[in-house]
Amino acid sequence: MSIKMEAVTKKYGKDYALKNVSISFEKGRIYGLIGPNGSGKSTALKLITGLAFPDEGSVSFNNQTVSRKTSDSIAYLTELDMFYETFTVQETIDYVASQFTDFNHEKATLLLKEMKLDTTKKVKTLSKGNRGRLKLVTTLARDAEVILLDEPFSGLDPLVRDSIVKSLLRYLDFDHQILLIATHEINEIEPLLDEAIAIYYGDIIGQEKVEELREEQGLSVLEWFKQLVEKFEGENK
Ligand SMILES: Nc1ncnc2c1ncn2[C@@H]1O[C@H](COP(=O)(O)OP(=O)(O)OP(=O)(O)O)[C@@H](O)[C@H]1O
Repeated sequence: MSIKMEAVTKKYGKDYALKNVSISFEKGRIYGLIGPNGSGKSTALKLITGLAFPDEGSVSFNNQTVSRKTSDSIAYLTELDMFYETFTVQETIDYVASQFTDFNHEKATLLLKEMKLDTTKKVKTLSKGNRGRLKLVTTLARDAEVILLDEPFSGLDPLVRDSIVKSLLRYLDFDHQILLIATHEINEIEPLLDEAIAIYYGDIIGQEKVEELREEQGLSVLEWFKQLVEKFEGENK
């Protein structure tokens, strides 16, 4: 199982969100797509799910060009949630379960407990953090081949962030899934990552195995990212 972006360019009007981007993702690995706000992370995820299409280049999932149908095989946590305000937490779970054949009720029950969510509460009464937790439950409970998380920590306090990192490791099926996390919160996800991909205003400026970064170059992902940005800025003055 793999995802491939080949020479992908995506423009919004005259502005480039992605410029000639080529990256690929293999199963059993955890990738971090890291970059500042507006660098093209969400655009890359939308192209992978078939919710947007490239202007140039191609995106494929298991060697087939991505289409709207691809989103059935991908659990995608977006920045915005689309919950019905009047539903309870349980009704929300049941609704998501009815939409996806890969929804795993057992996982959902465990995750709900772990995230300490009261299933009888209405969505509209949830705090921002608990809404974020519910979003994670509905995404991680799917046995999808690919899990894409766009800024999964946004609005969550540091204690919850830690427990989310742990849940991610516990609920991931390392033999079969690809996990791709897009975020500007580099330090939070560093312990999880196999590979880091640095994106900077539409350009992929680096890709590295995190273990090699640490052991061979003695760098944290953040330090590596800062060096890449300096080099890139120097070369593109
Ligand atoms: N629907 C859209 N219409 C017009 N411009 C867009 C649209 N979506 C994204 N863009 C632009 O494309 C660029 C990349 O945006 P994108 O949301 O992919 O970045 P990001 O790295 O995910 O940022 P953030 O962390 O702030 O979500 C930005 O300049 C953004 O303004």
